[in-house]
Amino acid sequence: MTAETDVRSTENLPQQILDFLQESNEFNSIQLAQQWNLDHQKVIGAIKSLLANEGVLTTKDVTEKRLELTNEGVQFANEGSPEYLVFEFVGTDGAAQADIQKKPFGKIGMAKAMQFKWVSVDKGRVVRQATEVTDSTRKQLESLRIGSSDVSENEKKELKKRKLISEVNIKALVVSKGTSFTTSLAKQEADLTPEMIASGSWKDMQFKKYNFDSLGVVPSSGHLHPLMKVRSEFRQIFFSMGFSEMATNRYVESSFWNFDALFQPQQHPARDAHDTFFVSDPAISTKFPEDYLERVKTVHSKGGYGSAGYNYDWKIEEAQKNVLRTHTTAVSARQLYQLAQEGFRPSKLFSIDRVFRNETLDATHLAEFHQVEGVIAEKNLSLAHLIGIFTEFFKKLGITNLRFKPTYNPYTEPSMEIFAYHQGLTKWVEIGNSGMFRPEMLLPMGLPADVNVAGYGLSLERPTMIKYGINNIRDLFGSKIDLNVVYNNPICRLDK
Ligand SMILES: N[C@@H](Cc1ccccc1)C(=O)O
Repeated sequence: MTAETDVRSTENLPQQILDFLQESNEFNSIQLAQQWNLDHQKVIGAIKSLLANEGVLTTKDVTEKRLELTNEGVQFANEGSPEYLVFEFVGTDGAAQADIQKKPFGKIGMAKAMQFKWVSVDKGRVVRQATEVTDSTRKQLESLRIGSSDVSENEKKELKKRKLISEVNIKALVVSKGTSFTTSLAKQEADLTPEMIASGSWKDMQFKKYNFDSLGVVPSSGHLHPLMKVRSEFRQIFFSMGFSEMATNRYVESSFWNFDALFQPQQHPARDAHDTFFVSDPAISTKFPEDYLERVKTVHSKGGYGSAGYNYDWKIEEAQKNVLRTHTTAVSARQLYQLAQEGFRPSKLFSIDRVFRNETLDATHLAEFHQVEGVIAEKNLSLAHLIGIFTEFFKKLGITNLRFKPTYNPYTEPSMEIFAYHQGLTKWVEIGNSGMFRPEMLLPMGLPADVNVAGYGLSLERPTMIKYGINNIRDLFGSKIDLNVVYNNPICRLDK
């Protein structure tokens, strides 16, 4: 096991390879790696870098079989074979067979040590039969590990049978001199500099080829934007309460789903261009479920389902107008309609995504923000359940001091705003809006009359500002965001 090893430094490996090839005319990358005691991949890397110089090398792909130690083989090479460990354990005094069996090496070790006649058993006691033994299994494994050839074919066969080594195929290169072989390569420039361009010297220079296969530098750690961080917390809370996520993949929505389906009259001030962004291209949507559209039209203009309606002339043109969705309740409306079509089943749904409002921008208002929306559809559901859900939901967020205030939404009755006490600001702040969806909205969809649906909407930005002590919403969202907020906030760091 005293094979000569020539430990090369990997510095300037390409040059060393050229010099070696000058003498030897041809070599196999695996054999060279073994001879120089280098990682094979390093040698391959150096050869590949030389291939960037046309004609210097010729290479041929070959597949070589090589013996590698299995995990168990590595363990035996490091710690000794089980049979040897048994022999050692037995010692000159002998040992109880039961004690040996308890050892991790006991079972296999006993069998082998008996087979080799190193030990024998007499009435449950194991004694040495040989005075001195050599752990040749370990020696052979150690030899094979460093690629030495002093292990016989029979020994290899035995090691394979014991699953201590296995044959693996390794892709190697047979390298010979190319048509323009040289040992003195022109220096290759990595960068084209302004000076080279100005002097024209670039014309005589050789440039390094781009290596499109090289991997990028691994960043030391990643960062989550505070908003995304809080979003993932909200998602986890919803999941832990048994909610499933709704698909929110559209920002452009028809007025029909954003307003009409939600029993929001066409003259409602929220539909004004001062509050809503209308989309000019495509300006209208035309595909709606026909029967449902008729029922929505009727309930708005004439009433029905126990409601007097709004008693006005409902116009399809108004419903067709495309808008940037003003709330994620448009997503909920589509989903509830879908649920009615599929046949009602109790459901808890949520969505978190962007919404858009034509607001005057200030420290707490942006024209786009995120909404966190929850919907619960179930029989015999009341406002009391909704309050219960909030108490649980906000407890998970760390907010326990809640107050509720009656409010008005065209699509819910009763409706309530949710307030939380903000310690820092020493006041109650509104954190969301909610309610029980109206029959005028649910029944035209085809949901059964005894099904109640509770819903709520929160802003994602507000709780994030409260949690992270951010005073201006523009520090949190939009083009002016200071990345240092993200980098320096330890809560945003995603350690590896
Ligand atoms: N859509 C409401 C929130 C809400 C959702 C569901 C039911 C009731 C209210 C808003 O934007 O404020």
